Amino acid sequence: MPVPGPGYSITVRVEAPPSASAAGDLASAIGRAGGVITAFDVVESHADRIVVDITCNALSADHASDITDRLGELPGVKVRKISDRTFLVHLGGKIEVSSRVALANRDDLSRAYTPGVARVCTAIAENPEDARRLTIKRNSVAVVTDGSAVLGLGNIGPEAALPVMEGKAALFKKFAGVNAWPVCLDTQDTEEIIRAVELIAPVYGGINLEDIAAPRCFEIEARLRDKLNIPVFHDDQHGTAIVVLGALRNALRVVGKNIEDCRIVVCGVGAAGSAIIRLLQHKKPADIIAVDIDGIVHSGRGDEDENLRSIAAGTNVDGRTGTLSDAVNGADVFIGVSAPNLLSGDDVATMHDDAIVFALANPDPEIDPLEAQQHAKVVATGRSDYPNQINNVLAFPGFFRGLLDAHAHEITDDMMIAASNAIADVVDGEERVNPSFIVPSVFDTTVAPAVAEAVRKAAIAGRTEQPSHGGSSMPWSMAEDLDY
Ligand SMILES: NC(=O)c1ccc[n+]([C@@H]2O[C@H](COP(=O)([O-])OP(=O)(O)OC[C@H]3O[C@@H](n4cnc5c(N)ncnc54)[C@H](O)[C@@H]3O)[C@@H](O)[C@H]2O)c1
Ligand SMILES: O=C(O)C[C@H](O)C(=O)O
Repeated sequence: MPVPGPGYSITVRVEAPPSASAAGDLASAIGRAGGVITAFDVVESHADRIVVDITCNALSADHASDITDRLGELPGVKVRKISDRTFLVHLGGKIEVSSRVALANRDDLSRAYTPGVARVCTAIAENPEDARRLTIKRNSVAVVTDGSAVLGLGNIGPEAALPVMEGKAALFKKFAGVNAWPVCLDTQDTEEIIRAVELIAPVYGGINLEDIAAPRCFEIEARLRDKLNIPVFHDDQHGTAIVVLGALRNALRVVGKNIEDCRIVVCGVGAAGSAIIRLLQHKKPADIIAVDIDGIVHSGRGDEDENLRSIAAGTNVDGRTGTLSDAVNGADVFIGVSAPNLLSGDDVATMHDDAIVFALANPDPEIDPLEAQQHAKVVATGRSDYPNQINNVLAFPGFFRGLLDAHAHEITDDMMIAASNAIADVVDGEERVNPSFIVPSVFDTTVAPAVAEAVRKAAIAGRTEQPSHGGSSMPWSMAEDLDY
């Protein structure tokens, strides 16, 4: 059952009679309309009227307008203004650039800008590696999208994708001190996207691909990894897989099962599902059954898509065929990254004892978590209004912090597994794991540093050559770590 939430929060400014019952009448009208009041402020008081700002949560934009209509119907009440608080937050965008250096006088200017800056440019021209130490490159990530697979909204284009990318950039900064910048490309052509990212790469220490549709996203990521000497990460794939793997480790602990004994159904074999399957394979479950819109993925299906063929080859050891219901019958774990309302309570009832259900489709999961809960021992969703919220924000800020700190040039599966263990470890321990607590809160500020440290260590451990400072013409004392 959806509940009114802050995503549909409005502030309504109304004029009302100055009677003793006015506040109660307004509040009751909102309550009757199903809204939830979160603030009530009298902003003006006159002999003949009061002016009140009422803030309340609604279920949807239509519900919000229904609530304001009900207020307007009260005797003597006039609705003056309605503000949608979500839109208010977005006015003028959510992020900005600020200077890290003083620019108060000519002296400052001569060092931060011309003529002083020329010596720094020359140093970098002589030794391009110095760009990491003397520019924003060291702490900057491009959040790159073509706007083709944005949230559950689909192909809405680059401008419409920008609020999501700004949001990601804000989260990068908040949780890991990383300066991320949205790069929304006005093309959905694979070659153009690859070339565009190649051309902007000099500015950044890492590339975070975001909301680029499958299967194009797989080729773009693979080819950029080959071409660039900075790490390239597709958040929808790997961010999701890292968090899911960590959550699954703790869920299995709750139910007392070993992954080697478990049959895992992954519903959705797009960006998220494919990456989840590939990371899960490192943990050697008894079997993985992949299911997409055409049913169980198996080698006899004749899929032409290269990704699906490779998933078919590495999963479904018994060559099962059929529907999602056939797949979940007798399975230990269901992981959904597909579409809303595909799984029924009856399906979950056919799963093995102490079933685990991760219904992660956003905004509406594969099954209502309350229904799943009746038959499963552990349930997780992508939603913020239910325990065990699985969201990439647990992974990507810390992951890039670790990559940037290690001056990593590539991303390995070892780093991703280390990150997923770090997320699980934040919860696991001191007997804190339970069916409603398998992943840390998205606001747990210890997660990003733990993930960063795990990734940094994995990057250094996997390195064949140590980074060299060779050729730098920069004074050595300046070359060492800076705080962000
Ligand atoms: N909670 C999270 O952290 C999180 C992270 C990533 C993705 N997601 C959600 O997972 C879903 C998939 O994301 P994606 O980026 O992988 O999308 P995608 O478009 O790349 O893949 C979607 C997959 O779902 C399958 N599918 C669609 N309808 C289906 C049906 N009726 N039955 C079975 N399979 C069906 C498709 O065949 C495809 O394999 C979205 O709802 C997204 O919001 C959630
Ligand atoms: O990126 C997110 O935070 C959400 C997730 O990737 C989704 O597609 O629903």
